[in-house]
Amino acid sequence: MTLAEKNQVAQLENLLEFAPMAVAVFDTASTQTLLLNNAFQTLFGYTLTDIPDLAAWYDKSFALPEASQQSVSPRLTRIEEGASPNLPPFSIETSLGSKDGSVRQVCISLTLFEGKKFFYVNDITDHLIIEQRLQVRSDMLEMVAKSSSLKDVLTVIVQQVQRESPPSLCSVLLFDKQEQRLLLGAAPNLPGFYNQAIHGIHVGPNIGSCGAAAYHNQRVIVEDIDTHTNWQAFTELTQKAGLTSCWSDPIRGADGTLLGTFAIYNSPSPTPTQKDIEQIQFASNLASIAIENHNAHQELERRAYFDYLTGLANRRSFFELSSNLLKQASALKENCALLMMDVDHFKKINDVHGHDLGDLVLKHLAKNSLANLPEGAIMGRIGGEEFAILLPDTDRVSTLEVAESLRESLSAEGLTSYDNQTIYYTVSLGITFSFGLHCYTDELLREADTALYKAKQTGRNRVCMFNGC
Ligand SMILES: Nc1nc2c(ncn2[C@@H]2O[C@H](COP(=O)(O)OP(=O)(O)OP(=O)(O)O)[C@@H](O)[C@H]2O)c(=O)[nH]1
Repeated sequence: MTLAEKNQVAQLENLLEFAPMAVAVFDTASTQTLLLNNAFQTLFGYTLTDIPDLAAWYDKSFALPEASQQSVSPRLTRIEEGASPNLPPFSIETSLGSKDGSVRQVCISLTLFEGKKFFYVNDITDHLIIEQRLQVRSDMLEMVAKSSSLKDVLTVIVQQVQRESPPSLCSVLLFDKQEQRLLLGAAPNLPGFYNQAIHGIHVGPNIGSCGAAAYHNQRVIVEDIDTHTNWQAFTELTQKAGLTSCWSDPIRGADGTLLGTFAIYNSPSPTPTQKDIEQIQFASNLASIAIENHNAHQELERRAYFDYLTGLANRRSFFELSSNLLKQASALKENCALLMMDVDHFKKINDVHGHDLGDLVLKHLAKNSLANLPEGAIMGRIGGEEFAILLPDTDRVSTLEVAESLRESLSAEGLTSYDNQTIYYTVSLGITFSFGLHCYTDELLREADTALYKAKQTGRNRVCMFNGC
């Protein structure tokens, strides 16, 4: 080799050594490794000592469940066979394992040149992740638009994060504000017994990673579950489930309120990197859209059927429920009673104590009446301060007893106002019966209303029956 040729080879080696793409060069005859360039060593962590020849590289990098020898080797053999100095290199996409156990998605191409095999490895992991995330985002939005179940939508998000960083396992827990608990949203790959045990855990400063993340409304990183105090109470459970680490991020709504938590268990790196944080944020943001949409939907449904102030059935749903009950009762020839209840001098209560206290009276009446009604009774708010109650399968005596006990308990109890005063109020009731006949709700309501009018006319704070009952 002339000096000029030697210089050319050295220049070529230098070019390959510092090329931005990972390059591995093997001797075709001996299969010995000639070069693993800088980019290759940085990407996979392997040096010449780890990969002395082609077989060692295949063993180390291709022995993944995702890229088993069976599927990749024949394709590599094919590209080796097809490779020629005269043909453009053709490539395959696959997963390759790194020395630290992480998995990279790559595009490999091969050229043969002067008795050497040149493998060019292009790392497309980040590119694929972005593509997958865009796909997941659009799938998720489509599912939300089609009103898929919240569990299904959250499962799509969880599976994307798990796909991005094997062998991690993820869960979404939903915040139950009233009970201050976390309920299972989606955790498709965590063991069933673990999910069962976690469903309903309390929110608290030292409760696992999720209970604590929800309590502090900030990310909680537990690198070693076995030794962390937050997890002491769950050691038996986490060991049985094979869980070693858990990062949990609060999922917040657009206005910052807590909606739930997103947890990543057994992440490949013990502490989250910037990329991991971006990943958690991506998942939390998508989960937040899904949960907020679900909550808004439920709230709309609730408003369609229930009275916003008292939580009782509203006029429309009282009519629906009572019509069904009246139909069933007439088929069985059972007697139903319909009661109308109205707060006495409610205008005066509002005028003297204010509208807010008036509202409090209505809530108090609803809550206490429900507690005193027999099983199977239906109660609804059908007007401002007017309530209707349907008692199935009843008779005159027991209905009177129910009505009198409602009237007495409400007037006796009184309620505590915002400024700690005890306010007393009374109610009047009118009653009518279906006598096992086929009756419509509105006709029974008219009769009960007539009886109620009589109760008002004859002094209020009393119960009256419709004529002939
Ligand atoms: N605080 C409050 N008041 C309401 C609500 N809906 C209706 N009202 C009030 O209820 C009052 C009903 O007054 P009236 O129909 O004159 O009856 P009343 O004062 O109870 O008198 P009697 O029924 O004859 O004993 C009105 O002042 C309404 O403004 C509500 O949701 N909250």
